[in-house]
Amino acid sequence: MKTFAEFNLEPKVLQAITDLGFEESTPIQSQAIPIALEGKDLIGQAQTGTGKTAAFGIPLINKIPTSEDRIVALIMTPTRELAIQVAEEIGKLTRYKGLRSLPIYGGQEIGRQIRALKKKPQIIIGTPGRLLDHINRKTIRLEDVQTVVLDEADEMLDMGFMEDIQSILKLVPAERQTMLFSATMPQNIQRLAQQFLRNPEHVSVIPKQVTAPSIDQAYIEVHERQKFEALSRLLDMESPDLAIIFGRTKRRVDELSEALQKRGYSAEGLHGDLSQNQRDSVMRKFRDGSIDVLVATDVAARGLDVSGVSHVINFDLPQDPESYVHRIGRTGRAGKEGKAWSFVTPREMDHLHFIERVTRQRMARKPLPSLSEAIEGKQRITAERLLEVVESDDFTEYKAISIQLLEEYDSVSLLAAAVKLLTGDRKEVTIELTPEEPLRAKKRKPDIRSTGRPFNRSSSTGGRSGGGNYRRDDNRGSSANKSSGEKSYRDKDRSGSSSYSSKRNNENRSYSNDRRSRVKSPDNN
Ligand SMILES: Nc1ncnc2c1ncn2[C@@H]1O[C@H](COP(=O)(O)OP(=O)(O)OP(=O)(O)O)[C@@H](O)[C@H]1O
Ligand SMILES: [Mg+2]
Repeated sequence: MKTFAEFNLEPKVLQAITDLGFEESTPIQSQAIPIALEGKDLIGQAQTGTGKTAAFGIPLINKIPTSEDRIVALIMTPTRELAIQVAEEIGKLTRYKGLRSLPIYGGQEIGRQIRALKKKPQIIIGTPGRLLDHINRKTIRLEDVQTVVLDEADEMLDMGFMEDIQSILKLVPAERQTMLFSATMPQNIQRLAQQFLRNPEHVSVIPKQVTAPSIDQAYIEVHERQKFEALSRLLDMESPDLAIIFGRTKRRVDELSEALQKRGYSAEGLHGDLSQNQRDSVMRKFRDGSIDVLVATDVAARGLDVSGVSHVINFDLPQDPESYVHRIGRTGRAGKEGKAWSFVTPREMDHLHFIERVTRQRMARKPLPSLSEAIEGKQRITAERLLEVVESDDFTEYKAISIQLLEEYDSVSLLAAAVKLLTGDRKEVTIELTPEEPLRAKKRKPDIRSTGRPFNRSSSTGGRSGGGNYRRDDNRGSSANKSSGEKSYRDKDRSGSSSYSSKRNNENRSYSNDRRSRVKSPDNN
């Protein structure tokens, strides 16, 4: 893989990359950056967690002169969370160059954004709806824009942003560079590309294996009513650094995060019904480690990049293999290791095998963690905390009392009592969750090899409408309301996967895109 020094970047940009700790470029970066630096239009396709943001961010930043005081670059993302995240990464990359970038998304007070726009940012990262709002108010002008990026383009189209994106792109001067990143290349993306990109180069890094090899995947067969106990034990046994737990519905997420809190875990929920402030605050807490369990619907499965997520737990199996790949892709990012656990009710075993077939990856069957494994796990953590204090050598004022205690009791008893106290008992509160209906396997044979694509979209749609028990948690209902700019995020599936140790494979997947029918269907909440 290429080092970043080989790209002939400005020293200030290179320095920022070094500060971020990037040593080598990822495959999508080493292919896309040289093309983008030449100013060519680009279509990029690569798996989750492989650095697509920097792939467009670096060349974009490199070409903007510091003296610039107009909006010259526009990045569109499907969700607010992604706008914020991309803005943060862009912010880090411009640290030395000192460019100004600004996220613009629905849900945030518009006055505040207008004030921030007066500081003359050169780079805007926004969701299409709110961007249009500003364009109509003339608080954002696009006539000087030279670079446009569409991040997660397929997702934006799935969310019903096509018209918004078209209206926006028509306002940008034709003389510009356009980069489009998408996990899949359905026909509507190809049409969009034909309409708005000029002789684009295709860069695609799609591995044979859809899920990342750095993710250790396992499942536990468990009855619906035992799930919470299983989760509690699993969390104790594994003691994740940071964990994301996926639930099927908003209600599930609410109940689950509350139940976890009652048991003494530091957990919070994230789903599309929360206010923007709540969502921001949950994400902030999860990023800075003040909570270590994020319970979420599929909204968190898309693009979000939180370092240190060691575990993904599917409390409920996802409907689609694509969702599965995206959910577990929140761990094992940037070449790191991660663990993915899935709970499967006996009636869902077929569905699990279906996911295994599509992802071409077996999950290891694991027994329900025993109480003693859970206790051991917790004790191990206490012991680690204890040893950290011992090594810090910062407990002189506790020595006198310790010596005094040791005159009366033996050291093992004293230490055991201290460990017990520190470990604390899980609060024995009774937890009752509203049961979710089991998912049913669909009658279809995904044949990845023959179609050359990992997921069989058309049958996935057909199967879904058949499954009357299928409930989805998202904001699709609101996506019909185009002018609001409040499409927020959606839990949607998509193919792709993780880790950049995977081999390159330049096949260009293009599949029929009947996802649209799902998007519009009102049955999903
Ligand atoms: N060359 C690199 N070396 C090491 N880490 C990197 C490199 N490039 C990016 N990263 C880090 O990898 C992580 C994933 O990057 P990013 O969020 O851009 O992935 P993505 O391809 O957009 O994933 P998704 O499909 O989930 O949106 C980020 O934390 C990023 O800082
Ligand atoms: Mg991304």
